[in-house]
Amino acid sequence: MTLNYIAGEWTAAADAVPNVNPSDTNDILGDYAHASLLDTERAIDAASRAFRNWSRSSIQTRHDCLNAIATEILSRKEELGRLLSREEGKTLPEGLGEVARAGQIFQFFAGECLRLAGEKLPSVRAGVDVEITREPLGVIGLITPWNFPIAIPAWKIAPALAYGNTVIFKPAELVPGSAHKLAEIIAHSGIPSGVFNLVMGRGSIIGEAMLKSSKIAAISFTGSVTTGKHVAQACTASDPMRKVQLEMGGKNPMVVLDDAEIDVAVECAVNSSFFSTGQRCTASSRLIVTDGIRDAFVAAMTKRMTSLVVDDACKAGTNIGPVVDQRQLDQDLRYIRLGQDEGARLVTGGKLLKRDTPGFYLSPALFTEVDNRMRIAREEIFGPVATVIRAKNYEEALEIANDTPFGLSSGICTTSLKYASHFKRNAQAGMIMVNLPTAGVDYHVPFGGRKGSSYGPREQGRYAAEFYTTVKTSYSFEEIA
Ligand SMILES: NC(=O)C1=CN([C@@H]2O[C@H](COP(=O)(O)OP(=O)(O)OC[C@H]3O[C@@H](n4cnc5c(N)ncnc54)[C@H](OP(=O)(O)O)[C@@H]3O)[C@@H](O)[C@H]2O)C=CC1
Ligand SMILES: O=C(O)CCC(=O)C(=O)O
Repeated sequence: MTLNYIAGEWTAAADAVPNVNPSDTNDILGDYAHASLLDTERAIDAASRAFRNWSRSSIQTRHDCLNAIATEILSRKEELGRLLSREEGKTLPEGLGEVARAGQIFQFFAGECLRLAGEKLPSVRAGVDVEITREPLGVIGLITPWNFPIAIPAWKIAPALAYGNTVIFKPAELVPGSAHKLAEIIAHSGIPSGVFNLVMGRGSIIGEAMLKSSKIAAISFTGSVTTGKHVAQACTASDPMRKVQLEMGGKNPMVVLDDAEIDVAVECAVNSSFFSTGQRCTASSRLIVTDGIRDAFVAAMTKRMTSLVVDDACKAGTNIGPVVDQRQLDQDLRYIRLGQDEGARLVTGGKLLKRDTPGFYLSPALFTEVDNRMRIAREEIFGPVATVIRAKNYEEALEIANDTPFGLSSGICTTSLKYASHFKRNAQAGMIMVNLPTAGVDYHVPFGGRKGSSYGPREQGRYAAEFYTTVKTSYSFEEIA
């Protein structure tokens, strides 16, 4: 059985659950410890005690730890990528890509340790100096989802540590394997005891304990809107209120205009809607297509979709792995039935598939005759299900694209500079993609959205400092000779 990592020790837990491969439910990756309330409290205490020294450690020390983590992740990419694909179900190239991204994120934040800067300014008062500095917050609770088992933890853990905070990391229950490996790597990077703690198990137990603890200064969360709102309420209801950062769902549009290169549009749509089994908050599930290209686009999409191989995530040649588990598969199937009940036309896919091994295989689904008011066009499905929505022209397409409770990512396929520029200025989302998939972002620039998708400061890149530090303004008076 694997263990939790608390106060610098690998700690046994009373409970453990099997980690099941969604490509082959007979394949159990191992039994993973479930932390108890007491374990969680011990981890929080340890992180709290470790904060004083870590927050005062030299930036060289922090750089060296993060750099060691990055180097080891990158050197073990094959092993970690295979494990990730086995436990989450994204294809092996996607798994390997995600591990590389995690390594690069640690590399980036190792560099950020050395680039921490403040400002020294003149005051409006004679003889007074003003300094603006950034300080760490304290213990940070990190609650992560299952769909990016190593990259999302990396983009929360790395900045938290880089800026001098200590960490309680609670991964999603479905993907403890990648979290455990990451913790092993962090544990022997030179990070002092208590600075980083891994507590695996249920959100309803560990997550709740983190939300209740007054020793946790801030929570960074990625997951569903429902849980996100609950996290935010708990953070603002506590005394004192705690800082909170939420990354939640998306219902991301991809506009395809008459003048688009059809091959580019189809590849962007297939990638956005179906890769990683549609289980990305940046996935596009609303393809908003103008009248002149609509029929050709649907025909080309349908043809391209029949060539997509849905199979075991680790098999060579697989384009789309399984859905992550039975619960998510049931949700996908419920929405597919709902779409039909709402009057949309299922052009292709949406069927359970049998493969050599028992797994959660679903063929990618494409709906047409979709109205943007339908529930399948408004609610996040989080599966390989895309809808095609007609628009008369660019103006109407933009209006439909913005007509959503979410605002994470928004894409357009066009050869027109005029429309591309207008879309970049007027699409209501945190990330805009022109002739690119809505998903698949760089690791060194801000990530996040608007409206129901995100709350609080951005993640990733230099902007991560806004969440993981607090700003101090110091005034000093020196008598002028
Ligand atoms: N925006 C995104 O990136 C993601 C969106 N989703 C959306 O959410 C839906 C459901 O997925 P699900 O995994 O259940 O998402 P959740 O929001 O429930 O899970 C995200 C994280 O929050 C934890 N959590 C759950 N309950 C609590 C709680 N009361 N207090 C603190 N933490 C808690 C989970 O723990 P645990 O799972 O271990 O119990 C997990 O680590 C998906 O179908 C999809 O629509 C899901 C994942 C990512
Ligand atoms: O699209 C990406 O690269 C990142 C997506 C993501 O972070 C998510 O789905 O939670």
